[in-house]
Amino acid sequence: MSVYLHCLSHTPLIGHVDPAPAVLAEVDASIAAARERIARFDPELVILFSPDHYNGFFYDIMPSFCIGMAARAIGDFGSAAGELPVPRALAEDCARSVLAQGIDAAVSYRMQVDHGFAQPLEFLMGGIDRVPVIPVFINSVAVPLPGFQRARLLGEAIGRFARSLDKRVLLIGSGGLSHQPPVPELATANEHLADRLKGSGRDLPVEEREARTQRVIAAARAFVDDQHSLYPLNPDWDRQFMATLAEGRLAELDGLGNEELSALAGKSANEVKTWVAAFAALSAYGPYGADHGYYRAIPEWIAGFGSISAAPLR
Ligand SMILES: O=C(O)/C=C/c1cccc(O)c1O
Ligand SMILES: [Fe+2]
Repeated sequence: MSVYLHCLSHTPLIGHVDPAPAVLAEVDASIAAARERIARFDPELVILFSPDHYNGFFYDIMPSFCIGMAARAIGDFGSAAGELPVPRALAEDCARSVLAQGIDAAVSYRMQVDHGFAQPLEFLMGGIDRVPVIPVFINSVAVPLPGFQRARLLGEAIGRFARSLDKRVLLIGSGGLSHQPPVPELATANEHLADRLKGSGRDLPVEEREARTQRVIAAARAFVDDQHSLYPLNPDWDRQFMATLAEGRLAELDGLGNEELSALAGKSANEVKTWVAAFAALSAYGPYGADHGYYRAIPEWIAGFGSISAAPLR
């Protein structure tokens, strides 16, 4: 039984709108070092917590949490496409265990995932198909959202399940930190977009997919020129959040409401619940220590961009 954790911001803008070479080199070095540490750990199973951005989960039925029994990545923004190697029987055991522990996660036998899941697998594992992975969706975009406490309890339940396995388990949290890219919202959507958000966007026509991609790229370019063109990043909050997790003070976040978080750090900062769930899962193994923290606000990627590893204290 052993466990390792890595949490990493994701952004589909990498390779589309990049920061200065020195910043890129810094991020590359941090990710390469994390990848080496993970390779040394040699995980037998990945449990990956990620949000979705209206590519696989829609308002026809929007769960707060969903565990994938099988999953396929769509390859948005040039991220990897294809089947994820989900160990079905183990994923079923995981879902049974989580429900038995009082957390009502949905299950999907045909989960569709986007860059939120694919990017950390590519960056940290070298591809989406390298190691068996149980994908765990946390709704971080489509209001109403689950709160911090529920994300923590989900993580703890999954951690207790993982601890019961005789396997080296890598926990990954994908998303955040402060940011608010132009993700559509049902409240302000016109009829066509509302229909897409309710499920007809599952397989977007090529030209609509391209228009969506270009809209986000254009927003990133505008954000570099004027950091009030989108909701501002909040490096102070991001650093505080990373310290809160690193110091094992997860429950302190329980009292922070979703709208309060959005006001502090932008609506998509709700993606940080994937980090909370991953750290909570790690906490089920006992006290932990965090290390190799990296942070930089990167407007080119519309991201407070963070990366951190953690492992149980010996
Ligand atoms: O899917 C999209 O349209 C945009 C996603 C996005 C943009 C910027 C930062 C992120 O973390 C994203 O997920
Ligand atoms: Fe995201």
